[in-house]
Amino acid sequence: MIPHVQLPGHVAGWTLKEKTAVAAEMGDACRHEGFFFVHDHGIPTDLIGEVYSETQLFYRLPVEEKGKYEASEKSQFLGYRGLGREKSRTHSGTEACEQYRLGNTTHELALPESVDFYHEHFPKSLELFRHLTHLGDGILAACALGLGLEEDFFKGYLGRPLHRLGLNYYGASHPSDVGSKVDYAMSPHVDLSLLTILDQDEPGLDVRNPDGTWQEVPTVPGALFLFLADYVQRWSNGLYRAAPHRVTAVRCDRMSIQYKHRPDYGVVVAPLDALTGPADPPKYAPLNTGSEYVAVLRSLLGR
Ligand SMILES: O=C(O)CCC(=O)C(=O)O
Ligand SMILES: [Fe+2]
Repeated sequence: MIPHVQLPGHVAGWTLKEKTAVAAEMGDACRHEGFFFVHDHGIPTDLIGEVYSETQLFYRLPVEEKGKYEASEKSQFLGYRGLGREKSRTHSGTEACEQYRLGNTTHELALPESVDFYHEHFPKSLELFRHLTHLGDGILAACALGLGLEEDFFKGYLGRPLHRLGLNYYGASHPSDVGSKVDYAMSPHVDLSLLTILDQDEPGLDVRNPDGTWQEVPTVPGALFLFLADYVQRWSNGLYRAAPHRVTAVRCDRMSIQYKHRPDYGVVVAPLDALTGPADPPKYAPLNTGSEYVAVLRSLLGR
């Protein structure tokens, strides 16, 4: 069973009282599953439809046109990852989908000549990105409250946040396991983010339950799917669970939108003193959101 959480409408209007209520509503799911549907988020459904439309238009472009936007270290990994471009973290093949990333850049790394260039096909996606950034901030404030911290606890780590919006396309004609024998289109992983907010136009996403079994995530009209990721699990010393997930081999064309709510470049994430002690020693090593992110992206996209 996937938990369902009612939100009090669009995040722009949430008071401390409402954030506290959200923290209470989602607390069990954060501690146990690490994933849940959110309802009444107030983000217009039409906008999500428009994002799918512009995503589809982009993926229909000729390969050489899409290739102009190729994601690389020079683009701070914004842009296009063609079929067969992203290596799997778990097998010797590549992920069986095309991907695109929009988002912010950091001055800590070489800047792309024009960020707008990477965003030019996606005006509606950028609009959605802004809504999801606010929703991510609201959910994170609720997470802080749920962990017994101040609502602004994480704010100091999100001054110039490197949030990402991913737009994935899994074609029914794409091999399910480019160069490998596995039966999924995206290998099991935990996201390198605080939390991820996802929408899919067709089922295909699986999440791993605390008992190790996998369950399919259905499409629920009007609801968004939310899961916690590495940084929240690490900061909370495992009090809140990061949800491993994967995408199964698709039977029909499928698109997904995943928004990854991330801190600044170069933040060190380690179990918080307030949540560790002699009885609860740190379960996770410190992780740097700059160098480790770049290292992972380099290994996934390296030639
Ligand atoms: O396509 C999906 O549903 C999930 C994609 C995903 O997990 C990711 O891009 O991190
Ligand atoms: Fe993911």
